[in-house]
Amino acid sequence: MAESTSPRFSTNDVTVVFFLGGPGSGKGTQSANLVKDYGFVHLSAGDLLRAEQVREGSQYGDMIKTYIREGKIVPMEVTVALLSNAMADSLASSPPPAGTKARFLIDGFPRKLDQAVFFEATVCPSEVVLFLDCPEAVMETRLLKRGETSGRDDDNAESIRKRFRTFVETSMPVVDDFEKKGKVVKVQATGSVEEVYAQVKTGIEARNVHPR
Ligand SMILES: Nc1ncnc2c1ncn2[C@@H]1O[C@H](COP(=O)(O)OP(=O)(O)O)[C@@H](O)[C@H]1O
Ligand SMILES: O=c1ccn([C@@H]2O[C@H](COP(=O)(O)OP(=O)(O)O)[C@@H](O)[C@H]2O)c(=O)[nH]1
Repeated sequence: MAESTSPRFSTNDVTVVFFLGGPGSGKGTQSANLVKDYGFVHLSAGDLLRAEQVREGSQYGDMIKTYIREGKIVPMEVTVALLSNAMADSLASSPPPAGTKARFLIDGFPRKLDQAVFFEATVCPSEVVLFLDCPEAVMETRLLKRGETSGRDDDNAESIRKRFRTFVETSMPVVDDFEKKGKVVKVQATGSVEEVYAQVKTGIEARNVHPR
């Protein structure tokens, strides 16, 4: 049998929570609350990709731009390397309080089964998967509104349609797989920001993640 590599970070030192949900379901918004109350370090895969896209000297800029506009999933090696390095940077520059584990909220990732398997094998297994459940009509309204000010290439009707398709076909199977493993905390995302957050808190505290 091939020798398996061990993950870069141990679950003895680090707690990883994946934050999933369709485009516009409210992951970024709720992440800010979770950072404030639970001491999470927030890593948005999409933000990291957008930063890499415009980074001087990046060999991936054009490729990332095309994938994002088309609502497709960027090849996982790129995204996983960005996440893994961001975790290492955070641990080096702002380590968690003595005797506590660092908490990472990984927002918008994994969006494809192979990414989930690769990340958990090489970077760190996840503890909990938080899932915002939201109907497309609600997400579409939110994204079109966000598009008025976000400056994002993909907050337009055509890209939104493509992102929804990718979410249903490629990303929901990841949620379903984690669900089978009993890792998913599912929250209805249609209420107000405060209502959704109240449910998020209840859900993660039931999984033993408490304020810090
Ligand atoms: N519960 C909510 N009710 C109404 N609008 C919301 C809610 N949560 C987020 N929004 C808005 O919807 C848009 C998408 O939310 P965001 O957090 O950026 O989603 P995601 O990170 O999942 O794409 C943003 O403009 C945000 O202000
Ligand atoms: O692991 C990831 C996360 C994001 N993306 C790309 O980044 C886009 C925007 O993702 P983000 O999470 O920022 O936004 P959301 O669609 O959830 O609003 C996606 O449509 C994908 O093209 C990707 O390729 N891999």
